[in-house]
This record gives sequence, C-alpha cells and structure tokens, in this order.
Amino acid sequence: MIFQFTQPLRNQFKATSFWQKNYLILREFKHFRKVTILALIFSFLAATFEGFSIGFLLSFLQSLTNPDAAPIRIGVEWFDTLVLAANTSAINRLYRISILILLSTWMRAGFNYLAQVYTEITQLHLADRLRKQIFEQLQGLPLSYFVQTRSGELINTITTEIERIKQWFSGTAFLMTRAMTATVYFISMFLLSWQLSIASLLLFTLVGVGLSTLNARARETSFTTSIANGHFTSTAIEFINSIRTVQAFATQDFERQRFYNASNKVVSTSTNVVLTWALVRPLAEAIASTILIGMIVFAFTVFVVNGTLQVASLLTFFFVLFRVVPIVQDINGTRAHLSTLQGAADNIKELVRTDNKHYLQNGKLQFTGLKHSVDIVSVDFGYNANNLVLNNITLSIENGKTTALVGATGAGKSTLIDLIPRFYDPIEGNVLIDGVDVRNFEINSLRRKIAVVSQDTFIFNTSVWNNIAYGTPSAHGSSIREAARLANALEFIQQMPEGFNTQLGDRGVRLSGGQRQRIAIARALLRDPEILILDEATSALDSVTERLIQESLEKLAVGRTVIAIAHRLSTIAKADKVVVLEQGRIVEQGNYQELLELQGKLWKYHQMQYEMGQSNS
Ligand SMILES: Nc1ncnc2c1ncn2[C@@H]1O[C@H](COP(=O)(O)OP(=O)(O)OP(=O)(O)O)[C@@H](O)[C@H]1O
Repeated sequence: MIFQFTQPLRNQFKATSFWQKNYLILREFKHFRKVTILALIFSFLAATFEGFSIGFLLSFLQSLTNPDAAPIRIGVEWFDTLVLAANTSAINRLYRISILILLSTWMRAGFNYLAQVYTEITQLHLADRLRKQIFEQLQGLPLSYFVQTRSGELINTITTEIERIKQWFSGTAFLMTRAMTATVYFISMFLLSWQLSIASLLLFTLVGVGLSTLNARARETSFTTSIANGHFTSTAIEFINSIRTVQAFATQDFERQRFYNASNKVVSTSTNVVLTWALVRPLAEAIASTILIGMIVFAFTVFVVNGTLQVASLLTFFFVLFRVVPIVQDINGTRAHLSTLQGAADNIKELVRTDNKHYLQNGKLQFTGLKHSVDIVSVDFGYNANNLVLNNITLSIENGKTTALVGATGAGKSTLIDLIPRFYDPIEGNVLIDGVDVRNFEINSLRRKIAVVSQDTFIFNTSVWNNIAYGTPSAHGSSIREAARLANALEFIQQMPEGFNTQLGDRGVRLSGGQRQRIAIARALLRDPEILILDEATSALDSVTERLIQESLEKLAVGRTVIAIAHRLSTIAKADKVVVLEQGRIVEQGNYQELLELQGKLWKYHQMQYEMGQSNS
C-alpha cells in the first residue's frame, strides 16, 4: 500500500522541512560558496587524519609492547606491506609507524588550523551578509513598520542573534565531519560482524529518537530566550536614552525594577534552555555505556562461546564501537546545541521575510519638478485602519506659494504633509503632483526635490560640516557656509572650539535645541529644494532668533513652494493660503486676512494668542 499524505499533512511536512524553514539564511551561503566548501573539506581532512593517528597508534603500541606478536594487518596486500610494514621486523614496523603517526599528527594540526580559519571566515561572511540583508530590508520598509516594532528588538536581531547564528555554521560543519567519520567506523563494524552492527545500530537509533524529543524541547525553549533578549535590549536602550528624564523624575527605583526584571527574564529563560540541552550529553553517555556493557556480555555468551566469532574480532569490533560512541555523542550534543539556536534563526528569518510585510510600491516616473500644484484629493488616512487621522481632505497647494497649516495639537497637520514625500500613502483618495499620482514617481527622485525641517530633525554624531552637507555630498564649502549663514547658524558655529569641524555627539547632544534646529534649516537650505516643508521649523528658537530665521525663510521662500506648520500664528501671517485643521478635517481655508474677517476658527486662535501675548507682556 502506498501511503498518501493528506493535503494539510503534506503542507505541514513541507513547511517544517529544515531547508524550507531556514531557506532565507541558507541561501546566503551561495555568496561565499568557495570558502564554505573549503571549510567543510578542511574539517573533514582534519577528522580523517585524526582517525589515521588513532588507527596507527594501535599498531605502534603493539610493536612497542609485544614485538613478537603477529603484526597488525588490514588484509589489503599493498597497504599491509607498504604502510604497515607487516612483512618486516618489529623495529622496522616501529620506525615506519612512528613516522606515519607524526605525519598524520602534523597533517591533522595543519588541516585543523585551516579548518578553523575557513570556518571562522565562513561565519564572518554569513554574519556580514545577514547584517547587510537586514539593512537593505530596513531601508526598504515604510515608516509604519518602525512605528510598530521596538528598536531594541531590531538591534538585538542585528547584533546578538547574528552572533548566535554564527555558531550555527561551526556546529553544522562539526556535525557533518563527525557524521562522515562515524560512517567510516560503521562500515568497519559491518565488515567485522553484521549481526552485532545491526543490533548496535538499532539500539543507538532508539536512543537517538528518545533524545530528539529533548532536542525539540530545547528548540521550543530557545524561542523564549530570543524574546527575552530582545526585550532586554529594548529596555536597556530605553533606559540609556531616557537617563535625563529618569534623573529628573527620580525614578531610579522604578527603572531598576524594570531593568532587573528584563535581565532576570534572560537568566530564567536561558536556564530553561541549558537545563534541557545540557541533559542530552550525560544522558546519552550513561545510556551508551549501559548498552555497550550489555552488548559485550551478550556477544560473549552468544557468539564467542558457541564459536561463531573469534575473541580477536569481538575485541576489535568493540574497540571500533568504543571509538564510535563518543562521535555519536558529539553528534547528539551538537544537534541539541543547534536546536537552541533555532530561535535566533527564526528571528532573523522573520525580519528578512518579505511576504509578511507591506512595502511602498516604487513608481517609474522621474520627478523633474513641480510646475502647477500639489493636489490632495478626498484623502483618508489612519495609522491603523479603524482610526482615521485624516478624513476626506481636499486641498490644493500652489507652486511658488506658501501654504500654512494651522490647528490644535493632534489635528493631523504633520500626518498630512507626510503624505507628500510618501512617508505614508493614503488609505483613500490621491495625492497628485501636477495631476500625476505621487505613487507613479520614483520615490527618491521625488524626495530629492523636497526638504523637510521638522520638530525632531536627527543630528548625526559627526562634524557640523557633515551634518549640514548630509544628503548633498556634492556641496561646495562656500555653499555650506552660505546655508549656515542664511539659517543664522554661522555665528554659533564659528564660536565652537573647532568651528565647522566640531563633532556634535550622539543625536547632537552638544547643541541646544535652537542650535540643532538651525543646523537642520541649513541642511534643508543646502538642498535647494523645490518644495520646502517646515514642520514647526522655528519652534525651538527664542523670539529674536525666530525673527531672524523667519526673515531668512521668507527670502528663501521666494519662487519656492513652501508648506509650513506653525503654532505661532505670527510666523504664517504672510502665507498665501492658510488651512485650518480640526480632528483630521479641514474646517477653513483661505487668505489669512479673509479668514480673520470671517471670525471663524482662525480668528479664535488669533484672539487666544493675542490675549496670551497681552497677558505675557
Ligand atoms: N506614528 C504614529 N502612529 C500612530 N498614531 C500616530 C502617529 N503619529 C501621529 N499619530 C496620531 O495621529 C494624530 C495626528 O497626529 P499629528 O502628529 O499629525 O498631529 P499634529 O496636528 O501635527 O500635532 P502637533 O501639532 O502636536 O504636531 C494624533 O492623534 C496622533 O496621536
């Protein structure tokens, strides 16, 4: 009867096959095939010469301790004569075997060295390829992915999990060489006694099946270790980044508790894994010894006593079996260890998988420049589908004009402008540039013509110079200086110890909020953008600096399309169009003066700020 898998069972079998499960990692080996093959060949040669040394050792000891005994032969004439020197005197045999042992030992040392070097190089290549693959993946993912994923978990995958996966290759290489050596030993055993060989194989297979249950358990518990590691990295990063807030709020005890809990979780999950996989080796050793002793007694009483097997053959058989047992134990121990790494492999695989992630589709049209207008037509958007942040927005942003967005905090202003450079795509409706949906443009050609100065511009840990030139590598020294001057940043930069060469530290910690913002403005100006997006660009500035920058921005705005978000209405009074947003809807739009005369929403904001200004003065 031919067994037929039912469909789900077949799928399950397919899905869990090792190759399929780890395809996304294994496929990386094709990029450094040669090094991988050399690593495996050298590992195998090292193992082979180890086998030779041990084999020759038997003959060596016999020549030394019992020179009168019949020399050891393997039964192959040329080998017995030329290699084992079986036809000559005991002293000649001793010399010959000594040379062979030394030769094998040195060869083994050499191949061991090469195996180690190539294994390490293969592991380094694997880690390098995986890191780069993850980088490409992260570069290609839309911002929405990062909103849902904790950065600590990503960092854990890119660092710790990749380190763990490196052990995977050396473990697999070791497993393969041990398996090859075991095969050679098994063949010799079969030649000596097929009955005993089958009996030992059966017994060891039974043990192997039993131990694989333990391996499976180790694999399961390893997932919890990966989760705990990711959580710990997130907690540690959050703690380091929030240290100022922690000290200001005196929440050290609370943070200690969080940190300790995360660290304890790593210990407890890792202990569970160790408890399982550490059990495999000693258990296997104890069972193997029991089987061996049992078999020796059984074989002696059954085969030797009734004369079916010579004592010499029985001893040789068990000598080989004794050699093969530690190898099988190595195989089981390594398999158990490899099982504990499956969690890391799965984590990496989850990240590099492309079928479970949503990507922004790139368009083909090159964006050459805005001619007429950016039109937002009946747009709905939400960070999750059941909570709309933008509701039926229709708005025209004219070329060369300044459009200001006004509204209470959380009204959706930043979200709305994020749709133009395609940080997000609308759920419904379209964003059109000169009548063409932005989704048709090649994203980078579009983004290169847009500069965004936002509330949280990132300052890189490099010089002031490189920070301003970021994204405009071809910029000349004079234009970088000019951008800094226009952004009103030149003066403070020149006062810094090394001027433009001053290093700004992680996230620009050596700058004040206002200085950071001026560097960001200089960076945007240097790009000479067609569309300039100012998301509260002057929010971190004192009123004197704000006025100075406002003037620069106004000069800069001439002939450009500017979209500005501002809470302080004074900064947008000269805008060509003002759009008022409330809870994701446009409630007013028009010229600033016209809207004031309407005495609607903008007028209310205006009144409130005017009154606050009065009371502050
Ligand atoms: N990445 C995000 N994930 C989920 N919700 C978000 C995200 N960013 C913003 N929101 C939500 O979307 C809504 C609009 O936010 P948005 O930042 O666009 O408002 P805003 O008008 O620019 O506010 P502000 O003036 O304070 O900057 C808010 O309710 C906010 O909580």
